[in-house]
Amino acid sequence: MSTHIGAQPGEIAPVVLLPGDPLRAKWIAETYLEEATCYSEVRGMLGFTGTWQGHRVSVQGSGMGQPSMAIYVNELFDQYDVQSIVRVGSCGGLSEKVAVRDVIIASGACTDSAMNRITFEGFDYAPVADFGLLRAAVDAAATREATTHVGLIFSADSSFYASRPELMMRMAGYGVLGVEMEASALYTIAARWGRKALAVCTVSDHVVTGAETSAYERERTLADMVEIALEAAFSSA
Ligand SMILES: O=P(O)(O)O[C@H]1O[C@H](CO)[C@@H](O)[C@H]1O
Ligand SMILES: O=c1cc[nH]c(=O)[nH]1
Repeated sequence: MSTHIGAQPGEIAPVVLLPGDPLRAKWIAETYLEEATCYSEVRGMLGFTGTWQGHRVSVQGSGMGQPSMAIYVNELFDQYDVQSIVRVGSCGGLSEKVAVRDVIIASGACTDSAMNRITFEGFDYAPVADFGLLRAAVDAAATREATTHVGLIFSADSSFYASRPELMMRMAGYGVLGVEMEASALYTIAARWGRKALAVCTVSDHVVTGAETSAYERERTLADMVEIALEAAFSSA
């Protein structure tokens, strides 16, 4: 097992879905995977492996924020040889073009986090999705009823209870569709390891309109996002 994941070598599949919420990981495993087994309960950050349409796949909770997510993703790449990670997260709507329950496929992710600045000693790195996964997700979304957008998101350390919401609105003015807390560092870490990553997010609330979903809905009713992620992960392989 690694420091934060209680799986033995070989227990985690090469393709991993990565929700922030460990209970969403459980719901995904129970809803989509056959013969799912729980390989880790360390810190309650649940991880499962099973099969989807005959493909071996794992689902791992990552917690909230880039430092938490980075711990799980580094261990997945380094110690379990994971090849592709698709984040399946909730996000806030920033742009007036998006509404609650819409799906955003993140082509790239801006951030206010210091993680990339520390890595690049102040230079700005541009974290982008794996193009094959991105294209496959766009194709998968085209067959579904959910309204889907492709574009930039903002991975914020200061998203909740932000003291300067006008900065988020400035982001929206520059084409940023939504705000969450993990994709930017996920894309950067995947690039560092030469692996594939994509973030597919469902708009769970809207920062401007105030529309929102319940915690129960965020945990259990994000089916379009999960199905797009699964189809993308295995059609781009
Ligand atoms: O729903 P998840 O995947 O946790 O993602 C979003 O929700 C959390 C904040 O409520 C942050 O982790 C944010 O990125
Ligand atoms: O990080 C997040 C996630 C959902 N909604 C937000 O406003 N921010």
